[in-house]
Amino acid sequence: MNDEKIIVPLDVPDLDSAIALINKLPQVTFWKVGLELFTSTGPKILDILKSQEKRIFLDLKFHDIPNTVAGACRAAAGYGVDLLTIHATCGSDALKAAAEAVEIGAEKAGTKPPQLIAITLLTSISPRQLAFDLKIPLELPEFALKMALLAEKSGLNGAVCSPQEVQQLRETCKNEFLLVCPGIRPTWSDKGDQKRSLTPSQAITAGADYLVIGRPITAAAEPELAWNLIVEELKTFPTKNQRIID
Ligand SMILES: O=c1ccn([C@@H]2O[C@H](COP(=O)(O)O)[C@@H](O)[C@H]2O)c(=O)[nH]1
Repeated sequence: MNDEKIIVPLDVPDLDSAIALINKLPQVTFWKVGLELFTSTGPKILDILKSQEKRIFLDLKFHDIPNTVAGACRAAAGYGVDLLTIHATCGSDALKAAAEAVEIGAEKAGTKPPQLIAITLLTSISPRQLAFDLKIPLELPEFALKMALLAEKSGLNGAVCSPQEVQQLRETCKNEFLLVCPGIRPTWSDKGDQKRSLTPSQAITAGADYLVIGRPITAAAEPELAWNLIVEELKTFPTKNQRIID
C-alpha cells in the first residue's frame, strides 16, 4: 500500500499540538519525531505513538565525533524506534561506531534495532549553496551519491536523500539499502525552504522507499483532504520498491 510509504513529521512545539495532529490524522501509520518536538518533550511522545502502534522515525540527525554519536545511538536504540538518522558527513569512523552502537543499545534494552540511515545532503541546500557556502568542489548529485556510498560501506541501512537524486542512488546502492526522501511537494503546495523537491508520484517512480511529507499535509487548511489527495496521486503510479520495514 502506497500510503504506508508516507511518513508525516510531527514538526510542532509541544505534546498537546502533537497529540492534536495525531488525532486529526488517524490514517497516518508512520510519524517522524524531529528536533523541535524531541527537544521540547523528550521521549514521552515516543510512548504515545507506541501505545497507538504507530511506526516511528526518530530524526535527531546526529553529527559528532565517533564516541559521542555511538553513545547517542546506543541510547536512542533503546527507545525501540523504527528509523534513526545520523549525518553521513560525520565520516566513516563515526558511522561505523554508530552502526555498532544501535545493535548494542537495542540488545541491552531488549528491543529491535532501528534502521540507521544517513543524511546525504539536506534537501534545503541548493547546488549553489553546496559550491559557494559549503565549498564542496563536486556536483551536487555526485556528492549525495558519495555520501550514500560511504554510509553503505560503513554498515548503515540506508540514506535520506532528495527525490532529485534518488534514482541515481537506487541504481547504484544495494537493493536492500533504504532510501527515504523528504523535500516532497505535490504540484499544489508551496516549496517553502525545500530546494531539491519532486512530487510524491515522481519520487516513488524514481525509486524512493519512503516519502517524508510535512507541511503540504500538516499546514493545509484541511490536512485530511491533503493526505487523501496525495494517497490518490500515488495510487496511479507503480512503485519500484515494495519494501516496507516491519
Ligand atoms: O534533508 C532533509 C532531512 C530531513 N528533513 C526533514 O523532513 C521534514 C520535511 O518537512 P516538510 O514540511 O515536508 O518540508 C522536516 O521534518 C525536516 O526536518 C528534510 O526536510 N530534509
